[in-house]
Parts: sequence; structure tokens; C-alpha cells
Amino acid sequence: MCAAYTCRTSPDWRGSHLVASCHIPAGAVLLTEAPAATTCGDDESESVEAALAKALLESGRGSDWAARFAAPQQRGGATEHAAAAPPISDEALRRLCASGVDEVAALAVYDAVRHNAFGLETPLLGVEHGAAFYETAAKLNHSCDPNCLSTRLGGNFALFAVAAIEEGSELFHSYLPPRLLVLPRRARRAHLHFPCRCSRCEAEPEEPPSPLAQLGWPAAHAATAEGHLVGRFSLLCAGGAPREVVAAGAGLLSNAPLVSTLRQRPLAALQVCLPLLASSWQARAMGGADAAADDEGGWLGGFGGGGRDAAPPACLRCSRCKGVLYCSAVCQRADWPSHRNHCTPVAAVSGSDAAAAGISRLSESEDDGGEDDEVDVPIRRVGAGGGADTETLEQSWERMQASVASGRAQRLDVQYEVLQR
Ligand SMILES: C[S@@+](CC[C@H](N)C(=O)[O-])C[C@H]1O[C@@H](n2cnc3c(N)ncnc32)[C@H](O)[C@@H]1O
Repeated sequence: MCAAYTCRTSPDWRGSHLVASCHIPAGAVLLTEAPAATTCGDDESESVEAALAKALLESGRGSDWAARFAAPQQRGGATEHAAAAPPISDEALRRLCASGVDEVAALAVYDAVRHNAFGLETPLLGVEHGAAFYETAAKLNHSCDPNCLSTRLGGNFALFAVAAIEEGSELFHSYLPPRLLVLPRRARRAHLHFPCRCSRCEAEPEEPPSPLAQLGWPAAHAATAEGHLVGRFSLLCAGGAPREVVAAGAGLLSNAPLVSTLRQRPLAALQVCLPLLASSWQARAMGGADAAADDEGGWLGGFGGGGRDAAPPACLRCSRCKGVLYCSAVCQRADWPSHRNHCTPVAAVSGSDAAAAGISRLSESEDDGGEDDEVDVPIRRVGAGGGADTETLEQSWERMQASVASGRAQRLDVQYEVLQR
């Protein structure tokens, strides 16, 4: 497979950067990269940067290698990690050189780390537990309106396109976490530690417009009703029981405006479909073929050792769309002025049938034939039952339904990976 990007260098602030070498459809996986070095720090080093520099020096990297990453410093910039990384102290430098490394190499490698390394965070808690150096990803510039999303998966770097990208356009990811991207320009600047020259910052007024929605970014994302629904569903997936996830996912996929938005946004669609598939597997395998349709059976109490008779979770569901869960009637009433705008009544079908119908609808091609709009993304299913299968979302759903119907569904710890299209 040849890379969908090339590395270019320009004399302005862009320096070394990555550019699309062909038309890239939204949702494509552009880069997966193992770190040149990674560390969770060590007792001797005074910082993760020093520990990372030590690991790189020990792997034979020296001044020549570091020179490839010197540009940002010469332009007086700093990266996401450099924001917290001071120049090296005399003591840390002495330790780096203790094993015979020459001082010039140690300083050069430390500087490359300081300006280009990535912090590693736990996904849910956001706790930083180490740092890594990725030679290709280090070339990616930042944008407050990124066309790519990057993530660290088990210490590896992965980059996805979040929009269709034209050949010749630069690939940008965000050095800031998404929650900070909804802030106005001045507030974002405080977190970047270099004057951002991205197109959004260049166009945006210094003073914040009052309501968030006026920011106009990101289109159909957090500040919009659809983004809000998907966000709430993700929250439920993090803590909810499989039955709740299936019911809420089915509700989302019966919401026509949302489905139409998801069809344009493969990553958002995956945010709904992947946990929904995994939860359906779990729910069905625990409860048998009819259980997922049985709303009140209590059979999912078996999760976490609660047993078949365990009480169902104390949640209220919107009786009209059946898709949104509330912790209390007070919360439900408070949300109604907003929820009423998106609340679509569901037909009398089981949660999993509704979800299946929704996934199928997501998978259909648009009449205008836009290949970029297709959401039937290939995935790899990795399960306890052994092996890994490659299929599409819709195929996975159909196979799961058939397997459950025949009583063969036993696996409980299914995971899905998104594959390159
Ligand atoms: C990890 S490097 C990115 C690759 C860099 N272009 C190079 O030449 O090596 C990060 C540095 O690029 C520059 N940079 C990245 N995004 C920028 C942006 N949106 N505005 C201004 N400078 C940026 C800053 O100097 C930052 O410290």
C-alpha cells in the first residue's frame, strides 16, 4: 500500500509538513506508526522528556537524526509537548552523558524531543503516563479546524481523515484535545504556546462571539443538536449496560435527521455503530435470541455478577423515541425543550431490529453516488472465539443476527478495529 501523503518543506511557518498525494475520502486511515521510542519515565530521569531522549540515544539516534527535527525550534515555535518541557537542566544533561554519549548529541536529541514528542494519555481519564516519539507524525502541523484526527492506540500513532481531503492539501491534526477546540481563539492560544497560523485562527476575530453555536465550528459537531446526541450516546457507552446501549443506539438510528448527518460523517457513524455492535453481541450472547427485544427481563443483571434477578438500572427512557435515557424525571423535564426538536417516535420494533435497520440505512449509497459519503466502513472483528474477521459494518450485523438466531452466539468480549478503505 503506498502512502496517501508526501512530506514537503516550505520556508514559512509550515516547515516540514504532510500533504495529501491523492484524493482522500473521509474516514480513511492515513497513517499508523510505531514510536521510534517510548517511555513512561524512569526513576533516574528528571522528566519524561529526559527519559525519552535517553531511550532515543540508547537506540543509536544522535545529532544527524535530531537535525531532521530541528526546524520548529529555529522558528521559535513549540509543540504540544514542548509547552510543558523546559530546556534541559545541567543535572539532566550530565545524566544523559553519563553513559558516554557526547554532549552535542544529547542536547540535539533532547531538543528534538522537546519540540516534537507526544504525550501518552489514558483515553478515559486523560492521565498522562509517558511520552513517545513518532518520526512521521512529528511532521504534522496543528490546525484548530483539523481535517484529520489523531489518536495514540497502545502507544502507536493513528491518523484518520475526518473530512474528504483534496490532493495537494496539507494534513492537519489538532495538538489540542477536542474539548478545547470549541473555545474562542484567545482561549485556545493560551493552550498552544505558539501563535497559531491555521486558517481558522487567521479568519476568526480575536474576541469571542457570544453563543458557542456562532463559532460555526465544527460544523454539525458538539455545538449542534446532532453532535450533542452522539456525545450523549458515547457517554452512555462508557458507563451503561449493554441493554441500555442497544436501546439508546436504536433510538439514535431511528432519528432521520441524525442518520442523514451520520451518513456524511463516517467517524461519527462509527462512534454510534461500533459500541452498538459490541453491546448487541454482549446482550444477545448473555440473554439468548429473544432477550434483546425483552425490555424488562432483568437478564442483563448477569453482567458484573449481579445475577439474572438483579434489578434493572434505575433510568428513565423517553417514552416517545425510546432512545434517550435520563437519570431522573427532573432531568428529563429539563431536557425536553431541547430534546423535543429531535425526538422521533419509534415504530414498534425491538431495539436490535431498529438498530439493524439504522445500520443498513447508514450503509446504503447516496443516489448522487458520492463515494465519500458511504459509511459502510470495513472493520476487523477480534473476538474471544478466536481469529479475526474482516467485514463491513452491515455484514457484521447480519452475521451476528444469524449467529444469535441459531444459538451459536457465545462470545462476550468482541472488539472492532476500523480498517483502511
Ligand atoms: C511537531 S512540529 C510540526 C512539524 C514542523 N512543521 C516541522 O517543520 O518540523 C510543531 C511545530 O510546527 C509549528 N506549527 C505547527 N502548527 C502550527 C500552526 N498552526 N501555526 C504556527 N506554527 C505551527 C510550530 O513551530 C510547532 O512548534
